[in-house]
Amino acid sequence: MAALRTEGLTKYYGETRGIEDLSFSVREGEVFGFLGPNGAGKTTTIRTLLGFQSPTGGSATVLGRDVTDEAAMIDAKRHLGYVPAEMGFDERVTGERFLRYQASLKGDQRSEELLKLFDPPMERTIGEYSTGNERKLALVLAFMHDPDLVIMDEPTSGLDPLMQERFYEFVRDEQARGVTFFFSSHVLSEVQKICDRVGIIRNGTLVELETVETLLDRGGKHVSARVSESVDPAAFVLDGAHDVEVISDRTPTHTSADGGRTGAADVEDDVRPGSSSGRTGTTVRFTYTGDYNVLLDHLGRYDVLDLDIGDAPLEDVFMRFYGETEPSSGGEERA
Ligand SMILES: Nc1ncnc2c1ncn2[C@@H]1O[C@H](COP(=O)(O)OP(=O)(O)OP(=O)(O)O)[C@@H](O)[C@H]1O
Repeated sequence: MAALRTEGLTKYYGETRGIEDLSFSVREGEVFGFLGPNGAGKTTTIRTLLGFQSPTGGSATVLGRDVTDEAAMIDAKRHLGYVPAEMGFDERVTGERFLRYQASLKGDQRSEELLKLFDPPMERTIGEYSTGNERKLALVLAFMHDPDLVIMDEPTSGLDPLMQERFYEFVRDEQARGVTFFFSSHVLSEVQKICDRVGIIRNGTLVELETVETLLDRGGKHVSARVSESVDPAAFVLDGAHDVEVISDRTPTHTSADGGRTGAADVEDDVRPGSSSGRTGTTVRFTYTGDYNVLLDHLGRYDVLDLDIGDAPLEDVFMRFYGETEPSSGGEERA
């Protein structure tokens, strides 16, 4: 059974489109990342999945329950954890008191362990909490009843890097125990680290649904080759080479494959810093999605001083889906 499934899920706020015709499912035990720019429809999806608002079209189930069935959703919530984007805590109560209140509503199987891990200041009133501390408390609350599925809206926003890492490790451990995750994020490195699959939403519709591995494969490789001779950028207009950049050690000019001057390097006639051989040369950088043998053949024509080939970051893949201009957060009107 899918932990979560949507079929043509649609939500309009009056004339404004929140989401349109979303169909996807999240398997049990999967970590699914939901990506999209501001106003794409992530929060709308999450709030509709939790039954906080009714869809205007399509359907969705969470842990097998129809999200529009109130009684079924109350039952589902015993097995469901939720980390909202904004907590909306009562600022006058202490963390401890709020936790006890939540425990009385939904049970508490593991707050002791979670408090040790995330360590929010429980004796302080929530009004005194920093954003990061609010988020830590939200994580304790989301997991204290040992849910099977956890839905999270930007779970790491406000957490310091150490706490973020602790959270990623926690998610991996929970996944190993069979917990399913569905969460929205802007942070591509975290998606790359912990997600099995990614859905990309833009203007309320799903534009991509893939494993992280496939997305990275499609993103190609970042190639940086330092060669001893000067290079004509046009020579690197190979099938599958994108954004070719040529940086000469001796000429303080970055040249793109279209011959355009794209910026000035801060190096005059010296060997560039980071040059491993001590010899002057030219660095060619590009993203490559073509045949590896063609690339190796081509590089073989040069005297290669240094070579670095690695996965293109998810950011590049993401940018290809979004293009140069991000849609505005103003939303779109029904046609
Ligand atoms: N309560 C509401 N009333 C009217 N329009 C809304 C409401 N909530 C969201 N919208 C609109 O629906 C669209 C999707 O918004 P949503 O908040 O779901 O995006 P998001 O992807 O979560 O964005 P962000 O990353 O900025 O949180 C936007 O155009 C937004 O203006």
